Amino acid sequence: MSVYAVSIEGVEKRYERFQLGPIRLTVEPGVVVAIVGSNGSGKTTLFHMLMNTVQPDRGDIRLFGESYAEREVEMKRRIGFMAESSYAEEAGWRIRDIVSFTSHWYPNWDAGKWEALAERFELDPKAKVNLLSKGMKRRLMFSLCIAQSPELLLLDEPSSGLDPSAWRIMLDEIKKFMTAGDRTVLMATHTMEEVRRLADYVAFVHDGKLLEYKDKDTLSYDWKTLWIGAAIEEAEAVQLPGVVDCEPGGTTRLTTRDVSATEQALEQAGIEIVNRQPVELDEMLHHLIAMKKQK
Ligand SMILES: Nc1ncnc2c1ncn2[C@@H]1O[C@H](COP(=O)(O)OP(=O)(O)OP(=O)(O)O)[C@@H](O)[C@H]1O
Repeated sequence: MSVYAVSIEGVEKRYERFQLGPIRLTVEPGVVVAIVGSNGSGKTTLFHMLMNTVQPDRGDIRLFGESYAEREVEMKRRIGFMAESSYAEEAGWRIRDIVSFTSHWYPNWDAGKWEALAERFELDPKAKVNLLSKGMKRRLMFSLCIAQSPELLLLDEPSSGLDPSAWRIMLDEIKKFMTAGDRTVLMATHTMEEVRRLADYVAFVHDGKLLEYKDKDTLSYDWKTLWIGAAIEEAEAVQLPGVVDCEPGGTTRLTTRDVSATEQALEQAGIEIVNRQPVELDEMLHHLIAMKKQK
């Protein structure tokens, strides 16, 4: 069996007003995982635990089958981490200084790759980092992560602040990154288009809990909006297997997270389905949060 790129087992972190976990999540190498969740759900905290800059109170984190207690430096050299906020603002540093500093730290540094990316992103090596705009800083951070040639990319809201053209380049570069071998990406994002275009798996998180972790194709198969000819009571509809929401009307609208089970139950009840439509990812998150609140 291949070793997991990321293995999170029973991880918990408590702050005064926030509890993360317990979280269990394993990611095989070679996939893109999108972490989708509301503000303050713990995505950044999770990334910092994956980078060992925040220590969990409980549980075990392994990357490439190894733990930080054993081989911290070697592990970090295999990871490209794009933090939500930039650290590259040391007074007076120019882009070329950061590039030189970073290149010494990463044995697989690809200078040609960085130069090509700098050209695509219009980064001037002579520019002072603390004077760059937010978007230009994000371009720089992303280009550094890619040029490190990591096996695991951890991207915390990578598109935040990017203009549409830089955003396209970033998506293109992530796709290219994934074509070479068993590389893995974990990215937190609020941009559903990114999830649609890049993700193999989606982890929905809210208030420190993992609500759902599934491959994207299964999610889009399982979640459907169904319109049925019969007018049924809302209370009755939400008893149907898989149904998470019901809007009664002339044609009743049902949202299900298990379309096969719902359709079977409707068929047994002799109720005709007049229309089916996919459910958007942000709608899935909305329903999962509502279900959690009802519990
Ligand atoms: N060092 C800390 N001390 C106390 N509370 C903290 C600390 N770091 C984070 N938190 C709290 O943990 C919660 C989760 O924060 P986190 O930044 O991980 O969320 P997020 O999902 O990344 O949010 P966003 O989408 O807004 O970036 C928040 O309530 C935050 O205030």
